[in-house]
Amino acid sequence: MSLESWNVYFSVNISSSTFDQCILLCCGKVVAQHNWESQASGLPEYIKIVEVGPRDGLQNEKVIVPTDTKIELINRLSKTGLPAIEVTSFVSSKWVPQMADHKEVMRGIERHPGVQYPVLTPNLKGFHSAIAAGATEVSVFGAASESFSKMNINCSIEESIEKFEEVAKSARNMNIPVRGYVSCALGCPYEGDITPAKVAEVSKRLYSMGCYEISLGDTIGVGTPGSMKRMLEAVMKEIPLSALAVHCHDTYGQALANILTAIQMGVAVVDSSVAGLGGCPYAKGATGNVATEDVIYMLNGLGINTGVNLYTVMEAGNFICTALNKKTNSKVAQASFNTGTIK
Ligand SMILES: CC(C)(COP(=O)([O-])OP(=O)([O-])OC[C@H]1O[C@@H](n2cnc3c(N)ncnc32)[C@H](O)[C@@H]1OP(=O)([O-])[O-])[C@@H](O)C(=O)NCCC(=O)NCCSC(=O)C[C@@](C)(O)CC(=O)[O-]
Repeated sequence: MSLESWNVYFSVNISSSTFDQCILLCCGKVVAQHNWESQASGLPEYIKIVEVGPRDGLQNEKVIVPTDTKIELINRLSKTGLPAIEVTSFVSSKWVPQMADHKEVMRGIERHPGVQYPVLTPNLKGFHSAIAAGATEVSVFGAASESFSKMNINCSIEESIEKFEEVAKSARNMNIPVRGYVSCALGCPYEGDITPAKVAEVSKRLYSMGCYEISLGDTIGVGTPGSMKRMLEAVMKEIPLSALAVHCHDTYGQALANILTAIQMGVAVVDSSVAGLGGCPYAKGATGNVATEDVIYMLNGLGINTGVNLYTVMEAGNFICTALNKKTNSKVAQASFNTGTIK
C-alpha cells in the first residue's frame, strides 16, 4: 500500500481537503479509489457538473420549502466548486407552487465569481421577470414529445419553439446566455418511446435559435446505455458534441450507466441533483435526478476532474435532507453515513 500507487487508506473520518483526490477507506473497507490511468482512456479530462437540485430537486416537493432554506442550500452549493447551479423557475405559481418564490430566491442568494446561476424561463413573461430579479442566464425547456409538451407547458412543440425564439431573441439583445432542454429524450410518460430523430430535430431547432448548450433529459429515467447511445448518435449528427449535456433521472437505476455511456461518447456536461432530489410534476412516478454526489464519486474514480469537492456537496445534501426530513437518495452519501464518515 503506497502513496504513489494511490492505495491510501483512511480509517478516520473523511477529510474534506483530500476527499476528491484519494482512495478512501471506511471501517477497513475501500470505498473510493482514484485511478489516474483511466485518464488515458479517451474520456474527457474535465466534466462540467450542472447542479439542478434547487430547481429540479425541489420543484416536486409537496410541502413548500421555506425560501430561506432554498437560499441556504444554494449558498452552500456555491462553496463546493460547482460551476453552475440552477436556482429556480420563472413559471406560473399556479402550475408549480414550489417555485412561486423565484424572485426572492434569485435576489437572496450570494453569487460566487465563476459560478453560473441559470433559471428556467418558458416564455417572455418568465424571461422578463427573471431578468428583473437579476438572472444572468436562462434556460428554455422543450420536449421531444407532443403530449409532454402539452402537459408541461400547455402548448405544442411548434408553439413552444415560437415562445423560445422570442426568449432567445430578447436574450441575445441583452447578451444573456440561453440553455435549452429537450425533455423525454429517452422516453415519454404519455407516449412511450420517442425516436432519436425527433430528439435530434428539436435539439437542432433549439441550437439554431442560439441555445449555447442542449441538455438532453431522460425525464422519467427509462433510458439504458443502449438507448442513450442511439439517441446521442442521432443528435451528434446535428449538433456539436461540445454543445451537449445529459440530464438523467434515476427511476430505473440506469442513470450512472447512461452518463458513463454519454461521457464515453465525448459528452462533457452532466446535470445532477444534490442528494438525488427531484422529479417533474408533469411526469408522474419519475424519481429524482442522479445524485451529484454519486456522479462526482464515479468521475473521481475515472480520474476525471470536476473541480467539485465531494465532501462539501455531501454536507449540502445533508443540510437539505435534514430540512426536508427525508433520506438522501445518494448511494455515496448513504454509504458514508452508514460508515459514520459524515455526521
Ligand atoms: C408555461 C406556462 C406558464 C404556460 O401556462 P399557460 O396557462 O398556458 O399560460 P398563459 O400564457 O395562458 O397564462 C396563464 C397564467 O399564467 C401566467 N404566466 C404565464 N407565463 C408565466 C410565467 N413565465 N411566470 C409566471 N406566470 C406566468 C399568466 O400571467 C396567466 O396568469 P393569470 O392571468 O391566470 O393570473 C405553464 O404551463 C407553466 O408554468 N408550466 C410549468 C412548467 C414547469 O415548470 N415544469 C417543470 C419544469 S420542466 C422539467 O422539470 C424537465 C427538465 C427541465 O428538468 C428536464 C427533464 O428532466 O426532462
